[in-house]
Amino acid sequence: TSNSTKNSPPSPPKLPIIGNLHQLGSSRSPPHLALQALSQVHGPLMLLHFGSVPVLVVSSAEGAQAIMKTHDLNFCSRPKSTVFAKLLYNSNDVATAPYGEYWRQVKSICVLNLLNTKRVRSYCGVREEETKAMIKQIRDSKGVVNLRDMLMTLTNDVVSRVALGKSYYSDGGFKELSVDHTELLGSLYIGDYIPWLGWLSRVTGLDAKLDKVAKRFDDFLDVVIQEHMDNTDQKEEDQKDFIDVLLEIQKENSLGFRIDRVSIKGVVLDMFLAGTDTTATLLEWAMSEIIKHPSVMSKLQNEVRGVNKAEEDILTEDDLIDMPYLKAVIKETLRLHPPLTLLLPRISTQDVKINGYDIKANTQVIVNAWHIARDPKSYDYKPEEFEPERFLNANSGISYKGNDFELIPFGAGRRFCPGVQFATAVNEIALANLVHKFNWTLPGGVRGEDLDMTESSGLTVHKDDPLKVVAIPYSSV
Ligand code: HEM
Repeated sequence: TSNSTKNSPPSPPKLPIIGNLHQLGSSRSPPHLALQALSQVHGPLMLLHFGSVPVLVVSSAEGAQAIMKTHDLNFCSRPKSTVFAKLLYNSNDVATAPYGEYWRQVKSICVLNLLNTKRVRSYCGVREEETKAMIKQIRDSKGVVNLRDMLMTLTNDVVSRVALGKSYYSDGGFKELSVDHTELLGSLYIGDYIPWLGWLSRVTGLDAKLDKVAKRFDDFLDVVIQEHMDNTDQKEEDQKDFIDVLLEIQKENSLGFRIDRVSIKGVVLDMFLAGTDTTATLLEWAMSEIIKHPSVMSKLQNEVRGVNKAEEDILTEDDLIDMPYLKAVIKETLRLHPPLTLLLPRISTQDVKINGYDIKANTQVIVNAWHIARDPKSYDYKPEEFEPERFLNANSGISYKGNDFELIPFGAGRRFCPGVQFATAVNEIALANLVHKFNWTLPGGVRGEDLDMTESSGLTVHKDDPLKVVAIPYSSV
């Protein structure tokens, strides 16, 4: 079936039954690259079909603005997905809940109670301690370091302590569970696009895997919540973790609506899914780019090493306030390597006209944020190159807070990421200390400029090969 009209956006030719699914890339060419290539032929607004589902692909800053600002209300719901439903409490979380009263309530809890400026600041001690632990671990490991592993441990330990009260990452299989969960989130559930092929997910074992991982995570969260309920110790406001805050909201019914246990688990699960892999991936890309660009490395080291510290002391968050180059390096990494290259999918709720094209209700929308940030129309100066200076000069006015559509790694509009401050705080302290405490080389005498930057497929786009490095301790005093 097709719901194209004569006024629909341009579409590449499609095959019977699968539509354009075969054009979505391969392990060698992830979807954001395949969609970029298609949009260069068919334009910045194009209509694809994934099986029977119409999908609008947006590849320009103007198009993104039309979707996430001008018509945000029409496009701020999420499509139904069996994978999300199975893994995320039937989408009773924040990130995948359809637009409506439930989403408004849980999103407001995230924005106002869990991820507000004051609470994010209150976790400064956790970030500093975990960064210090990472630096020590790197210093203690002789030889080649798998930096991806170190960064995944850092972000999971931070989120785990903040959300659950203590670090579970390295305990009893939680790491494997978390990795399986994140990987499964990116799986293609063919029955969502070609309903009569739904049985394939049973035969391939995908259904069973989803159910098993969801159950294990649910059992784990039940235990942690019960421990919190059994613990009657009074905690100071700045000692509370997310489960403490959520249980308090539930008990006091203070927001004028009830949240139940499923909602608490859904919200907490989102913090792991949205806040660990994304941040670790961003940091791995940042380190890869600066190792590849020695001049950026030395400028950044000059800036952060302006603060003297004894070997055992790390740079604290107070030390980072006046570090414009550090912030420009992070912004440039978010530009070239947005961890969620295609953001999270949206769906239209009503028929609407965009740039003269008719977009029907129930059209899914993918915004290629990766492509937009490399588009010469967005950045006229060497858009494909890693040049943090652009954000100190010509493009200094551009921010990633959802108002400048040429840089939308955290999305925009009603669905904007509520974790941006949390992520920025982790990114800054981790990166500053990594370059402050060590000089970096690649193993086997490989030159920085030869580092392979091939991208992986998946919901979060990593460097395909984990970054392996040799860290040479540096002391500024
Ligand atoms: C570098 C790190 C991160 C990146 C690149 C990122 C990116 C994104 C993007 C692209 C979206 C979808 C926005 C849209 O649809 O317009 C999103 C949503 C979300 N993010 Fe983040 N995020 C990051 C870190 C975090 C952290 C640390 C947390 C929480 C601790 C978090 C929590 C969420 C939640 C709850 C949503 C769902 C919002 C909604 O649907 O209304 N994120 N994020």
